Amino acid sequence: MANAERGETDEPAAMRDRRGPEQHASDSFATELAPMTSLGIDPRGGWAFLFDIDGTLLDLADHPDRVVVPETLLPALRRLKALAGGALALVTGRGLGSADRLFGADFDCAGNHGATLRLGTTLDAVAAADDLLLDGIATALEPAIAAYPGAWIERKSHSVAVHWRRVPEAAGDLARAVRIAVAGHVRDWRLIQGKGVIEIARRDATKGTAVERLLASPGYAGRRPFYAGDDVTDEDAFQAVAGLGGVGVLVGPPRRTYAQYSCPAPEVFRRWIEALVEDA
Ligand SMILES: O=P(O)(O)OC[C@H]1O[C@H](O[C@H]2O[C@H](CO)[C@@H](O)[C@H](O)[C@H]2O)[C@H](O)[C@@H](O)[C@@H]1O
Repeated sequence: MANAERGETDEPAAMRDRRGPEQHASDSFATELAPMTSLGIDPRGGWAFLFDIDGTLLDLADHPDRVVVPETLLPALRRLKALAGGALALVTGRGLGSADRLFGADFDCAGNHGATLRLGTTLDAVAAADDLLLDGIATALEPAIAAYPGAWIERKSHSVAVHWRRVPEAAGDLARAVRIAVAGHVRDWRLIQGKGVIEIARRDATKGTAVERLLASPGYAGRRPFYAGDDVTDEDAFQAVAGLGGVGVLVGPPRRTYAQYSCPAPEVFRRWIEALVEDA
């Protein structure tokens, strides 16, 4: 992925943050991924299906409210959920409300990069929110944002996201501003350089912890996780899934990843889901 898309670096931020790049030679990153088409999946075969939203189920758009949910996707997801005995969840950086506006509340959902989890109608606020700190950070970032018309702040319940997709030339300055704003809080908060966005998120909640929590939950426990994602935060999930004996699919251009399989684009991934449920 191009540096302009990711900010200052294309290094997966979740891992750089936690492990340090010098350790990469000895870990299990893959660069040669098997095509997803070589995966034989029986949706009734004891799988738990876990899907990232933006860049995986949905094509990216210039604003989170402008994404399009293709009309064939929801019925296919509902059918897949039924075939999998209900074990289908969305795992997203979006807040739960934002995910629900797109998909309805029909699906279990881990939101805010793992900080919140809703199973059925049961809301499990995994992590405590820190409104005071996040409001302060958002306020501190306002001057930097104002310098780049088109950049904007998304204040979520457990994170602050600075979006620069419409002003790629602002990525470096905004990343620096975010680093300064979060300095002094890095013990509990981490930076995520995602696609067109830099976020401040809790350290103790990741998509990896979300996967582990889901797979320990009723309806998921004992199943083999299948996870599809596209962005750096999905690497935590790929790693957790591999540790649980599951399968990870990287959607989008190949890169160093903990996933084992690749799929070129969300549109191809959606077609794969539709074919999976039709064949079943
Ligand atoms: O974990 P995900 O489901 O992939 O969510 C990650 C972020 O998604 C949203 O932002 C991203 O998608 C937008 C719509 O395509 C795009 O405009 C933006 O540039 C992307 O970063 C969402 O706004 C964030 O809160 C999520 O963390």
